[in-house]
Amino acid sequence: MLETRGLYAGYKELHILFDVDFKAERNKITAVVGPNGSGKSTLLKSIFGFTTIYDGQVVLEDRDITKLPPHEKTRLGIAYLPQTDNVFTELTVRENLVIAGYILDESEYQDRLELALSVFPELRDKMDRKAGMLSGGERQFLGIATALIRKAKVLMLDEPTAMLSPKFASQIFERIVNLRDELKLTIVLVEQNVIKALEISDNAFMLISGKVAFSGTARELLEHEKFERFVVGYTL
Ligand SMILES: Nc1ncnc2c1ncn2[C@@H]1O[C@H](COP(=O)(O)OP(=O)(O)OP(=O)(O)O)[C@@H](O)[C@H]1O
Repeated sequence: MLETRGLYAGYKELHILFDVDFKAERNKITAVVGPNGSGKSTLLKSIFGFTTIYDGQVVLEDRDITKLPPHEKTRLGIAYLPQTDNVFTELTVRENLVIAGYILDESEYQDRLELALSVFPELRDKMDRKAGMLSGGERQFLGIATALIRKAKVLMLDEPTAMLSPKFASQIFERIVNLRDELKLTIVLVEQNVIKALEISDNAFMLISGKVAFSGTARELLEHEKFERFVVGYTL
């Protein structure tokens, strides 16, 4: 389980998150929803080590990892895929995958590559294409594939369907479900597409102005009597 306990974080003197208790259970999809600017991305960045943490803890399987730098968190199996810039656009698909596996020996790399390509078979015939020439959806596939090569156990996805057509967005949602069910990954999903995200998620957190306004199951949030107001007006 990945958790934050009483987390206060932000950017230097700009405080964004206040007393956030967050939990991503193993082998579950946890949605993080909330209005623009409520701190969803900041939560992911704080877990990964890209913000200033004023107080509180980031905990992975009961180990305090608050102060570990991002590369150490990667080694522990946490992957953070930002909304953009999650692949090297000037490099080919193959080169992106090779770089992700640079610490693996050849046979381990081949095994991980096969696994990643079995989840995202559409990358197979695009191996020599520059990542920058892929469609937005394919680029997301590649980003997640590189995380699989790095042996990620926890995937933190920041708006993976942003700017995608509805067709590609539903493909991404389907693959996220596969990653949970077939590879048993733990997934944290920040999404603007709230209803779709909640439909595939097990648990949900809503942030408003940097504070947890709701935590429970995704179904509880979807069926909440104030859900319309949550989503439309984001008021409690
Ligand atoms: N690198 C940064 N430096 C300073 N302030 C930042 C930085 N990144 C984000 N912020 C500020 O932190 C606040 C929360 O932003 P954040 O991106 O976490 O919100 P969000 O809920 O993910 O929003 P959105 O849904 O629009 O992506 C915003 O006021 C934003 O301007």
